[in-house]
Amino acid sequence: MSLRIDGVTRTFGQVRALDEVSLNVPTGSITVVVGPSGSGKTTLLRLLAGLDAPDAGEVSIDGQPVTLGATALCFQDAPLYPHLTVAENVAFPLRLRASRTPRPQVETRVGRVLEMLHIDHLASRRVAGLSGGQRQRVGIARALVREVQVYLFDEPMAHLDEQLARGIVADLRRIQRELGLTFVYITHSREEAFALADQMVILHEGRVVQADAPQQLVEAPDSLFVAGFLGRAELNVEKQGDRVTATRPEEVTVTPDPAGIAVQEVVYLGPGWLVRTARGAGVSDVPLSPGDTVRLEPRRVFTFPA
Ligand SMILES: Nc1ncnc2c1ncn2[C@@H]1O[C@H](COP(=O)(O)OP(=O)(O)OP(=O)(O)O)[C@@H](O)[C@H]1O
Repeated sequence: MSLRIDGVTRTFGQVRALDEVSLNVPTGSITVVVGPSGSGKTTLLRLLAGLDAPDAGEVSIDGQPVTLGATALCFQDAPLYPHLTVAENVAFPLRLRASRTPRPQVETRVGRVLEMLHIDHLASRRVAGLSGGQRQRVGIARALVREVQVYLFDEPMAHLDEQLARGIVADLRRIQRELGLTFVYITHSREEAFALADQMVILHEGRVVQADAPQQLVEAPDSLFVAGFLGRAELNVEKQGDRVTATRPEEVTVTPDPAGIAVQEVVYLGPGWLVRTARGAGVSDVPLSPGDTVRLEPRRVFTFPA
C-alpha cells in the first residue's frame, strides 16, 4: 500500500488552505501532522479521507485516487449512538450494507478491538453513562474495527486530560505496532506527537515546511520556524548580518556567576527553572531569583539565513 499526496492545492475563496503539498505516508507506520492553528491540518486529513477533493494535485492509494471507503476516520468528539451499547456502537460500521461483513466475523472483530482498547468489560453498557475517556476509546474502537488501508485521527485526545490521553496514546501505539497499521494523526500536543510519530510533518500556512523523524527535526531543523515550533520555550534569536542564530532555552546551561548577567524572570518548568535575562533565556537545574547573576552557555546553536 502506498499513500501519496502529490502537489495538492486546496483554496477556500482567498485562503490557500493547502499550497502544493507533497507527502509520502509510509505503510505500517505513524505519520503525525502538526502545525499552528489554521495551517491546513484538517483540510489535509479531509482530503486523505476522500471527504473533500483538491483543486490541483492528487491524493492516491496505490496509484488510484483515494475513495471514501479506503480510510477510517476518528475525530475529537466521535459521535456515538446513545441508545446503543458499546459493542453495538463499535459494530455499527461493519453492519452497514456496504461493509458486507458476515455476522460471526463482526462479533469476533468487535470483541478483539474492545479487548485491545481495554473496554471489553463495557461491551454491553449503553454509551450514555460512560466517562469522556471511555467514550473516546469507543470512538477509536469504531474506527479500528474496520479493515482499511489507512486510519486517520483528527485530534482524538483534544478534549481529554493529559493523563487519560497518555494512556490511550500508549494503547494506540501498541495496537498500531502489533497489527502493522498505517496511521495519519493530527495533534496540537507536542507530547502526543513525540510519543507517536515515526514521521512528523510540520505544516505552516498550507505548506509542508519539513517532514522527517522527530529526532531529525529537533536536531536538524531546516528553518527558524521549525526550530522554534518543536522547542519547549521561545527561542533565543540573534540577527547577525545576513544570518540568524538561534538557541533553545532548554539547550542553554545556566550557571550562577558573580560576574555574569542579571536574571530578570524565573519560571518553574517542573523539573528545571526557565531563567530569562537581557541576553536570552536558559534552563537552570537549581532555583534562582530575579537579580541573581548567571552565565549562559548554549549547548547547541542553529544558524539560518535571515
Ligand atoms: N470549509 C472552509 N471554508 C472556508 N475556509 C476554510 C474551510 N476549511 C478550512 N478553511 C480555512 O483554511 C485554513 C486551514 O484550515 P484548517 O482547518 O485545515 O487548519 P488547521 O491546521 O486544521 O487548524 P486548527 O488547528 O485550528 O484546527 C484556515 O484559514 C481556515 O479558515
